[in-house]
Amino acid sequence: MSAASDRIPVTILTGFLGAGKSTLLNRILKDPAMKDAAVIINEFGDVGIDHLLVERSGDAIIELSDGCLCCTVRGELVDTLANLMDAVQTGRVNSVKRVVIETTGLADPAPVMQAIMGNPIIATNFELDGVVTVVDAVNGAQSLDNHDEAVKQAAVADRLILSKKTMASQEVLRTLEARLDALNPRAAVIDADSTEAGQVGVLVNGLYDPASKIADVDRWLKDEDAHDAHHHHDHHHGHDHQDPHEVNRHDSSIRSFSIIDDTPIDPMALDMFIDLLRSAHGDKLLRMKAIVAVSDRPDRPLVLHGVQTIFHPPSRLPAWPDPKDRRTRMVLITKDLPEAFVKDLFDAFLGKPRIDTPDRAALNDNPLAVPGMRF
Ligand SMILES: Nc1nc2c(ncn2[C@@H]2O[C@H](COP(=O)(O)OP(=O)(O)OP(=O)(O)O)[C@@H](O)[C@H]2O)c(=O)[nH]1
Repeated sequence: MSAASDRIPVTILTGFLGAGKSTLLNRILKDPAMKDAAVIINEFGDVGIDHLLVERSGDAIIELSDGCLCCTVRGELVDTLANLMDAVQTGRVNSVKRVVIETTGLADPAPVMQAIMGNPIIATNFELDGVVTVVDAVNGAQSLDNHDEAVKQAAVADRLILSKKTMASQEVLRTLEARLDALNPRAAVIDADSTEAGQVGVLVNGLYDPASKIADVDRWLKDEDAHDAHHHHDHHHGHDHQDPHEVNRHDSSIRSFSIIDDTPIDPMALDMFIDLLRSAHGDKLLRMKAIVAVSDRPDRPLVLHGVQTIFHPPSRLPAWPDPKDRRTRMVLITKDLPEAFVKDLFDAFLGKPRIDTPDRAALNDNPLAVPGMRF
């Protein structure tokens, strides 16, 4: 198992058609800290012009063609990353400190994330650092209304970059911001015109600070306590005057929530919990990130990162980032998978079932039968 900090971080830059991905990438590429970055751009359609729009030239920009990254090109992405690793190891490329993948506007981000996590060779050398999604202030709401992919792109993001703000009315902007907050309360929302949006830091979402290699859980899990209030909110706030189903046709069933627990979990029970979540409910699991206290080595937390059925090989941190806080913390982004269901499931594997939920043995006998829940 290679330590999480040895792998090359990969950031996925996504956002709906015309949202401003290339414009943002061009700005970030001017940051001197991007010197050792490789950029992979997925083209879509007959005329590939995206690479012309990325102003920097050189070996480090790689294009994928003929299809959308999330479907046909997924194998090509794995090959490209493998070739990149080979080029680094054989000295054909000096060093690569970071990879940025710009997806097409129509891409479902999940398969792209899975391509990095799910292939054993790729996952040894690369780790998914995070997802940065550009949302267009003028057309964003319409994209969210009409395209599931746009909703997913926003829901799984670590950071949301709001572009074209000056072109949108205050009311449109406020409604969109409220909607993004309901859909993804943990993602920081950054103005595309800000200095911050144009710097490499905007691509850094991973567990490690690349400079210090010190784990920064608060950033990774997006400051749990500060956001606690959010997931008790009515998720349709801001739309009271309209039918919420009309407004949020796709996003109403997407939830972001956290599980926090003091008790270290038995590693076998954790395995079973994750296996059950993946196998029975993977299609509803848009993203999961966690730092877990495990009973065999409570001093060395386990890091989990998964998308649907695919998880990164788990890695152990050398120590807790904050020795005073050894709580298990998980963040889940789900679609049609309620918070209470996942919490009860985790409690069952922790060995503290509640009266109205089955215990671990019963779950192992019949993992799909959870009283009170139908899927
Ligand atoms: N005013 C304004 N225009 C922007 C901003 N970001 C992008 N644009 C414009 O929006 C258009 C699309 O920007 P791109 O960067 O090509 O968008 P993209 O997401 O890469 O587009 P696709 O690759 O086609 O999906 C261009 O005309 C940009 O100049 C912004 O923050 N403000």
